[in-house]
Amino acid sequence: MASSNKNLSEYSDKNITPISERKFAVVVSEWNEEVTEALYHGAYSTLIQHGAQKENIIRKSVPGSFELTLGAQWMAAQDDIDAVICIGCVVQGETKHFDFICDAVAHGITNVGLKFNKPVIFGVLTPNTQKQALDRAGGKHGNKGDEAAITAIKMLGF
Ligand SMILES: Nc1c(NC[C@H](O)[C@H](O)[C@H](O)CO)[nH]c(=O)[nH]c1=O
Ligand SMILES: CC(=O)[C@@H](O)COP(=O)(O)O
Repeated sequence: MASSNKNLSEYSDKNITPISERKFAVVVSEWNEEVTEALYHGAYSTLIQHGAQKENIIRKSVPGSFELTLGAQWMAAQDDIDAVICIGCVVQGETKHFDFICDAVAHGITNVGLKFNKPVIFGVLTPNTQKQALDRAGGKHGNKGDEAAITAIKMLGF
């Protein structure tokens, strides 16, 4: 279902598990900082809202979304981290660079989760325009950071 038909901040409360003792890493890309900061705050506030402790939310920054995979791996390798949330925004430009980054990050993040057998969440926007990104970072389509946090929580209740 396209985001235009589903608000990213709306979700069912099924499989919401207690997370007060859980530890989360949130890896945030610095590219498109206005968007990624909004996504981070959505994810952070959603984790807190559902009972996470501030000291159990570990934020790490990486230069761009392409580096999210390695950042996620470094955090997932830590035994005390229960889930990793990757936050990024890759905006279509004039060249095929967009395609390569998006493909690499999607596959890379997937593989980290499989390698370390823990939730590693793809909280990466891949819009065509800056407006589409802002619409999904707290705008009319909600906040993908909220969605990423809830996804991590639900996976921990699997
Ligand atoms: N154009 C965007 C990038 N590009 C940078 C790459 O992610 C990477 O840091 C670089 O290729 C060096 O490895 N990154 C984004 O997150 N968003 C973009 O729109
Ligand atoms: C996704 C990107 O790296 C992109 O923003 C770079 O822009 P361009 O393809 O015009 O070089």
